[in-house]
Amino acid sequence: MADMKLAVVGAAGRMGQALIQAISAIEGATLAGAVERDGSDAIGRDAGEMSGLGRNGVLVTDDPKVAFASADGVLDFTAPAVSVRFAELAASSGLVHVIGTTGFESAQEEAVRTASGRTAIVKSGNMSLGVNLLSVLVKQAARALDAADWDIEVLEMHHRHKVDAPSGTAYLFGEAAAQGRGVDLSESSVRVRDGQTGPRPVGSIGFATLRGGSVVGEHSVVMAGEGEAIELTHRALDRSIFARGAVKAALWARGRQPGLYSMLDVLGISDQ
Ligand SMILES: NC(=O)C1=CN([C@@H]2O[C@H](COP(=O)(O)OP(=O)(O)OC[C@H]3O[C@@H](n4cnc5c(N)ncnc54)[C@H](OP(=O)(O)O)[C@@H]3O)[C@@H](O)[C@H]2O)C=CC1
Ligand SMILES: O=C(O)C1=N[C@H](C(=O)O)C[C@H](O)C1
Repeated sequence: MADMKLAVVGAAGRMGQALIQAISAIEGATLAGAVERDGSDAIGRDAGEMSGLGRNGVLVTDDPKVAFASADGVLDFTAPAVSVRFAELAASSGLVHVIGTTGFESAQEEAVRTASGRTAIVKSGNMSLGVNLLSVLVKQAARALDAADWDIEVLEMHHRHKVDAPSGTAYLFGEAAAQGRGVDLSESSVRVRDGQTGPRPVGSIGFATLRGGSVVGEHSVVMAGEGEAIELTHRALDRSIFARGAVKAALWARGRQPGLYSMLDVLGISDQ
């Protein structure tokens, strides 16, 4: 089969550059286009050179239609409103859309779901193998531990540039814990604490957010009982883990039926 041609949107971003590097390293994938926002300094630059690879002849454009015209799939780590627009465009062109963007409002989630009626979309708050495997373990542990006796807290730390909180990964772990307990996360989560909060509500799933420096991404799910605590931790040491996962997701989704898929689907990891 011919290589899958991929367009990277948000090409000059931290993940955009990691994606361009991953595409060049993974067999079966080729960079077909690189898109940045209108007015970006990156427009017209060579995408390979910009990503530290040396020239590859793909020039960064602000016109997604041009970049998508020769692509089979789109890799998108940008911002929620931007990803919603690209979901519409990718669906109308029949392109696989891999969305790593985090921080969606529920109406934006719904717009992505609607677009997935027309093309295959893989969307995940974390594209790494390690986080997705850990989410299965979190779900199992939450199922095994009685919510009346065990408190669940999700801690995360990221670099100072991150604009959304809690992280997409923190929600992914919170959702896994909620599913393990058979509860609705939106009804049991405590996302912020400040001042006279009163005692911890029994059965709640708490979130705590740290920001600083260049931390790529650290997450711990703490399960605290009387006299003992369990911590399940993932540390991202390099953005290449997310980028490789995204390219793998695009290759997996090629030729699939329209639908909204997760990295658990891509990796074939059961979350039962
Ligand atoms: N699911 C996962 O595994 C991971 C998800 N993420 C998520 O990915 C997203 C991006 O993260 P990161 O790379 O660190 O952020 P960056 O800000 O470094 O990159 C985002 C890029 O998108 C560009 N952009 C903005 N608007 C448009 C547009 N209309 N068209 C094309 N490009 C546009 C930005 O340009 P400009 O700066 O000029 O506005 C920027 O270059 C975040 O939501 C983050 O949480 C990150 C890592 C892993
Ligand atoms: O913004 C980031 O950098 C990251 N975002 C994702 C998230 O919100 O969980 C994934 C990863 O942790 C890095």
